[in-house]
Order: sequence, then C-alpha cells, then structure tokens
Amino acid sequence: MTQITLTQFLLEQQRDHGAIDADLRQLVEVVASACKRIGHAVGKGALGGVLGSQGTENVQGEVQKKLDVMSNDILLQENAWGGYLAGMASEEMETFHPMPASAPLGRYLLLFDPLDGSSNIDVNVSIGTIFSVLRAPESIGKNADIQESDFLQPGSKQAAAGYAVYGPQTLLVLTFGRGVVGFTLDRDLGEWILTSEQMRIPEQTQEFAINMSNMRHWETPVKRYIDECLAGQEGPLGKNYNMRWIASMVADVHRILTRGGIFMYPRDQRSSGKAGKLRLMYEANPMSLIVEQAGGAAIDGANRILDIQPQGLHGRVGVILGSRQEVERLQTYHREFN
Ligand SMILES: O=P(O)(O)OC[C@H]1O[C@](O)(COP(=O)(O)O)[C@@H](O)[C@@H]1O
Ligand SMILES: [Mg+2]
Ligand SMILES: [Mg+2]
Repeated sequence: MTQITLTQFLLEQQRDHGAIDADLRQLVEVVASACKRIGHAVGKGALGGVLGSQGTENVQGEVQKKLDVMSNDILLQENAWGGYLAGMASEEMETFHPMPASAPLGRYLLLFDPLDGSSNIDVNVSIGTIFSVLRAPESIGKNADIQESDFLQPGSKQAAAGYAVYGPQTLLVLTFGRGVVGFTLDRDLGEWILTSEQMRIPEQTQEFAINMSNMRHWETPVKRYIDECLAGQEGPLGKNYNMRWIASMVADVHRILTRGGIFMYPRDQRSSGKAGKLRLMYEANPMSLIVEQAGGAAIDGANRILDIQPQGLHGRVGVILGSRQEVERLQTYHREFN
C-alpha cells in the first residue's frame, strides 16, 4: 500500500485542489513538526524532566505545568521565522505575540492551546495540542500594526484548525473547511502518514462525556438531558447510554470523531462572569470547526459556537459538541428553557 505523507497531502491540496496556498501549507507543516517535538518530549516523561509544575500561573490564574510552558515555547520558536504569520496567541500568554521585527510579515494568525489536558500530564493519560488559523486583515504591515482586535473573529472564519493527540499513538487531525483528515506519526520514520481520509461522526450516539462532579451546578436543560440518558431504555430516549470522561478535550473529542458520542463542558451556575470553562479561541472554535466538518454539531447551549463574536482573546464558552442528533436535542432543550 502506498503511504501518503503529510507533506505530499499538503502539496496535493495546494497544487491539485487549490484548497490552500503555499503559506498555509508551510504553516501547517511547521505546526505539525512542532507537535512532533512536543510529542517526543511527552514520551520522555520523568526521563526528560518534563513532568510536574513550573511554579508559575498563566493569565487565567491556572498553575502552569512544565510541559505547558515548554510546548508554548516550541510553537513560538518554530513559527517565528517562516514569514507566513502576522501574529500568534496562546492560552498560556496574556497578550498576543507579534512576529520578530526582522522577520517577514505574513498573512495568517495562529492561535493555540499548546498543551491540552494538563491535569493528565503527570498520570500518563492522553494529552494534546489544539490550533486554529485565521487570516490577518489586509491592512497589517502596510499601514497598521497588529492588534488584539485582529484576532477577534468568529470561528466560522477559520482557514484551518487541527489537533495532535499524544497517546498510545501520536495523531494529527486537520481541517481546511473541506472535511477532516487524520495522520498517524510513524515513529520510526518520523513522518506523519495519512491514516483517515474522511473522518465522519455518526449522527446518533449512546455515549456521553461530561464531568459528573459538576452536576449540582448545571443548568436545567443539561440536567434534563443527562437524567434522560441515565434513565436508559425505559426513559424518554429509549436507549442505554455509556459514559466516558478523560478530562483531556483532545482525547474526548478524538473518541467522538472515531466512534461518535457527545461531549459537554457546559456553562453552569458557577459561571458568573465566566461563560464556561473551555476557551473559545483556543479550544472551542478549532474543535467546533473539526466536528462540523466531520458531520457533527457544536453549540454553546442555544447557539452555534462558530457564530460567536469573541469579546477578548481569553474568553470562555459553554461547549456541547458531537453527534448531530444529540446536540440538536440539547439545543432544543436550551431554546425551550430560555
Ligand atoms: O478537570 P475538569 O474540570 O474535568 O476539566 C477538564 C477539561 O479541562 C481541560 O483540561 C482544559 O484544558 P487545559 O489543560 O488546556 O487547561 C480540557 O482539556 C478538559 O476537557
Ligand atoms: Mg485545553
Ligand atoms: Mg492548555
């Protein structure tokens, strides 16, 4: 069987399908190479001195793990000089990161959650990297410097999105808004090999993912849906549900892309001033584009996540995504309730 590498796949997308330009091709190649480096560091664990806390806090007041900071640095370094970016933003940095003054200025913006699932780093459970690509406004570089407002575009404007999972296998999942493809890292060759040409989420599911310890804080529509799932075959949904919660969004979402299901980190009653736990720009938007492109749906409750106008780089949002019919049921419950 002929194997298609990421490089070949991206060249075909550019040359034969006109789906991406040379800059976006290079950007994705470099992000994928940064993910290889991060995956390599993850694999060393205690031997590489990458476990444990860094002893610092990020802009959100969360304690940073060594790997959060290391992964952030790798993504910044690798993408600094390619000439395809006008700026970067990360969950781990307070403000956006302009490109070095002497680097050529590009047309894209790169946003990332460098290390997703931080609480799983030290216990050897799958973690990952999530990224989102936007186009910079035309005026950048000619008569304007980059500003935070340039990043504040709804998720529907993303030119690309992807994630890597560092688990039993190292995987890369990508979309340019024309379906979703998956690659597996051949660790002997050091190459990403195309292993899923068209990822599709089944419309229905019998598996939900939610952190049940938050149940007492949930809003009524979420409580109603989970009660109905738990009621099983005798309940209104007429089927028995299974439950999974890995606590790494990348791994939970990857399971849904593989075998269906619904993932929820809903807004809840603790959220005064915070509309949920997950971050719109670094987690919810890229994952929502991937899920929609795989035939699923993604909402914050009553509305589509990709339509949300971001108010700031670090805004949070309730997230309900996965198999279309289940997500639509939850959307109906939210609309009926509000
Ligand atoms: O520990 P909890 O409350 O279940 O939260 C788990 C969620 O938090 C996250 O780990 C947040 O991401 P970070 O690790 O990037 O902060 C998600 O990946 C995951 O879905
Ligand atoms: Mg995260
Ligand atoms: Mg993170």
